[in-house]
Amino acid sequence: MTPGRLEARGVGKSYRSGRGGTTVALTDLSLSVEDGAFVSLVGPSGCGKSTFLDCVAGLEPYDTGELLLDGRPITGPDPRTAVVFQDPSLLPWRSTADNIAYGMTLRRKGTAADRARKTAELVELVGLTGFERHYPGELSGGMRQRVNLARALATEPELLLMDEPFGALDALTREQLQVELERIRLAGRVTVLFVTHDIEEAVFLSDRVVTMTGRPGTVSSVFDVDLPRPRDPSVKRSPAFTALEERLWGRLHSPVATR
Ligand SMILES: Nc1ncnc2c1ncn2[C@@H]1O[C@H](COP(=O)(O)OP(=O)(O)OP(=O)(O)O)[C@@H](O)[C@H]1O
Repeated sequence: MTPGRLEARGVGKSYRSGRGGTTVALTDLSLSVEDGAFVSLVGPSGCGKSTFLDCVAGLEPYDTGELLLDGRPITGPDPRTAVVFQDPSLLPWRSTADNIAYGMTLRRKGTAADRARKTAELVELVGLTGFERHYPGELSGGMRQRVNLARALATEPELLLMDEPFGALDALTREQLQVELERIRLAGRVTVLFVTHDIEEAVFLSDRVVTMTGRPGTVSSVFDVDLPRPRDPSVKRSPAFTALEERLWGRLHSPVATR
């Protein structure tokens, strides 16, 4: 995987509501995510995090500003980008292996043998060895999200967009998946933009955490996370970690951030 570089310059986005009104979701949002970086977006509910991610994914058009992936404007869904949502929405009639391979098959990536080899590698990478032939209904929520992650990685994206991917999981599974994502990313080098409500999760995973204001959302501040990698959950109890968490919490609860 070659990591991609994302650049947002003054992005604005409004929705038209059913009753003829307009909701301004984003205003003048600028940020850059350099090749191979892991950047999290945190902010109050409804501030436009998912909207921004959808615009970057090319799933929603934006009204103003520029969104560039490797210097080229994002005008729609792009094969260089993969998205992981909170709901894995796997194909229920396909096994773990077939769900993972599905995107590769659709895009006719490599030969059938190449795809089988890649699928086996990914099954191992996300810790699902032994569950290759299980169907989604036979997997736990955490396992389904692992399949979802492997499915996204199978397309060898430059940019991985993750919208609250672990939000529906219990605390223990969530932590396990955070550790796995840290490991997977270090093994594969992909640029990640990650949306979460969870400050601890954002600090644990990120090189940088970007806080957003209340709606209409824009960047309120950027925090560098200088904790060494690979990170182990025990880092969450370190003074450097908790100090950063507190600064972020303070920022998100300041009058400017909530507006
Ligand atoms: N498809 C849509 N049509 C109309 N309005 C929308 C649409 N999607 C989002 N909005 C509005 O845009 C604003 C931003 O929503 P968005 O889901 O991006 O926020 P968020 O920060 O991801 O929220 P949360 O943290 O609660 O998931 C909200 O006011 C929401 O009502």
